[in-house]
Amino acid sequence: MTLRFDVDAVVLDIEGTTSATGFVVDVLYPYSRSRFGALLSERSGDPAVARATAQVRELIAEPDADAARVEKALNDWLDEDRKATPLKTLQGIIWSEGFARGDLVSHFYEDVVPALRAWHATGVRLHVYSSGSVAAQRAWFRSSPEGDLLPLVEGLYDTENAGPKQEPTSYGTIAAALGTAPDRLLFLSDRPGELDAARAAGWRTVGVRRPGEPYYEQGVGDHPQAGTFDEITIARSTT
Ligand SMILES: CSCCC(=O)C(=O)COP(=O)(O)O
Ligand SMILES: [Mg+2]
Repeated sequence: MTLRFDVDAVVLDIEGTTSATGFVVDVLYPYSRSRFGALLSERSGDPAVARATAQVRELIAEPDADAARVEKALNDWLDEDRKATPLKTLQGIIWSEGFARGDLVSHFYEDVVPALRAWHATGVRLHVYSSGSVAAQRAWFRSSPEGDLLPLVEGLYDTENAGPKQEPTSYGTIAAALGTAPDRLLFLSDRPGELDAARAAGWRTVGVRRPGEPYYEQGVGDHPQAGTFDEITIARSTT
């Protein structure tokens, strides 16, 4: 079945939607886990590292936590797959350097890049809203197996600049930043809680259900659903 939408912009979740959760967990998570220690001890003066470290101490309610304790908290969150903002900030620093060095190449499901190119060609604006930090998102799109996809994407939003993904206010923040009416925005995600929040903010939604992804069995509730991006047609009326 084809889903048809007349919208001005599409906002994309990454993990589970454009890209495989398995790739993130099996490739990116170990890459960051093995580098947290060096980042925390050797670059504690870097303002972004210092700020994220302070946020970790606040979240674990241990203001005096040393680098080893902070590293343990990060690794515990990785084990739980808890998408805490400072974890994502520090991962973003490590991953973006890994992508720039050529250690990492991102992953996109095969239906995604052709669809993004086709939607972009119709004049629909593409944005990303992911728990992965903006730095990570930028590197992810820049270092795809099909080359630099960043020119397709206009705006990047994360839990730092927009807020938690399961809160309707975050979607209000993004709509205001884009200067677009909520009902002209379409959010694609694999997580029902995120889709519910976007819909509560007045957005259009599609739940993307891909076999093998963590939310596949649970489903996406009563949101329109697609198995691939091929099943979604985006048009943009100019009137
Ligand atoms: C390039 S972002 C890497 C994936 C990641 O760390 C993440 O948390 C993605 O979560 P999403 O909100 O895109 O499901
Ligand atoms: Mg997701």
